[in-house]
Amino acid sequence: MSGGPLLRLAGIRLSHGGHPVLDHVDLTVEAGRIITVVGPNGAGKSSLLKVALGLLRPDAGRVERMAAVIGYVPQRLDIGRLLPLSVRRFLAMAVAERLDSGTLETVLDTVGAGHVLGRQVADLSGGELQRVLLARALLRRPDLLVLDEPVGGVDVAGQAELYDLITAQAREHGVGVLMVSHDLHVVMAATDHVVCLNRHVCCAGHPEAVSRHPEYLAMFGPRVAASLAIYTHAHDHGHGADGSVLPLEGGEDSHVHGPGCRHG
Ligand SMILES: Nc1ncnc2c1ncn2[C@@H]1O[C@H](COP(=O)(O)OP(=O)(O)OP(=O)(O)O)[C@@H](O)[C@H]1O
Repeated sequence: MSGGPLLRLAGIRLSHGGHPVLDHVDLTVEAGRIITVVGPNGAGKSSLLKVALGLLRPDAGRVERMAAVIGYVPQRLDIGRLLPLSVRRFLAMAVAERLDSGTLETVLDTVGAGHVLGRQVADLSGGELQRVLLARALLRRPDLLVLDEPVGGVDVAGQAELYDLITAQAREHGVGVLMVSHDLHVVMAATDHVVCLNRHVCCAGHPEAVSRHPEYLAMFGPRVAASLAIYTHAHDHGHGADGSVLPLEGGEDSHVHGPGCRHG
C-alpha cells in the first residue's frame, strides 16, 4: 500500500558548531513506503532525522510534515537511564489515553519483550530497551515511523523479527517509514528507496540501482564492493573523514551523479 507524502525535506542545510553536517539534502517519505538512510559514522544521518522531526532547526531548507502521528525510535535514550521509571510508566507516557496492562503487554509481545513490563527502564539490557522503544513508537499508532538504528544491540534472531515487524507496518498498515540502518543486507532486501548520505546525498534510488552505484561502492569500501560489484565506474571525487568532497588526482568527469549531488 502506498499513498501521499507524509514528509518532505527540500534543500536542507545544517551546521553543528560551524561545521557543515548536511548540505542541500532532499527527501520525501510517502505512506506505505520504507526509505532507508545509509552512510558512514558522522555522515549526518541522525541529524537529518532530527531535522525531519523538528528537533533540530536547519540553517536553510524546507521541512513539511504532513503526518498526523509520528512514532520515533531514537538512536540513544538519554533520559530514563538516570530516572526511576518503570517500563509500564514509560510506555503509558507515550499516549494521551489511559492504557490497561493487557494493551501494554500485547504491544510488548509484538516486539518480543512481553516479560519486561514490570521492570525499571534503567535495568533493561540494550536489546530490551531497543524493543521497548519500538513498542512505545507503535503504541502511538503512527502514520509515520522515524527509526534511528532501531535494532541496535538486538540479538540476531530478534533483528530479523523486528525488521519483519517494521516491514509489516508499511505493507499492511500503510505506515511510512524513515529509517537509519547499518544493516545493508536488510536495507537492500526490504527497502523501497535508499538514500546514501555523506553530508550530501551521494546517490539515492531503488536498492538494486543504489547497490551498483559507484558512490555507494566507494562509500562502503572494497569488501562490500567485492560482494556487490556488478560493474565498476570511475568517478571524480572521494570523501575526507569529515564527509567533505575531495578531488581525485587525474579524475575525469566520468562520475555519474546522484539526484542529490550538488558538487562539481
Ligand atoms: N549537538 C552536536 N554538536 C556538535 N556536533 C554535533 C552534534 N550532533 C552531531 N554532531 C556532529 O555532526 C556530525 C553528524 O552527526 P550525526 O549523529 O548526524 O551522524 P550519523 O551519520 O548519525 O553518525 P553515526 O552513524 O555514527 O550514528 C558528526 O560529526 C557529529 O560529531
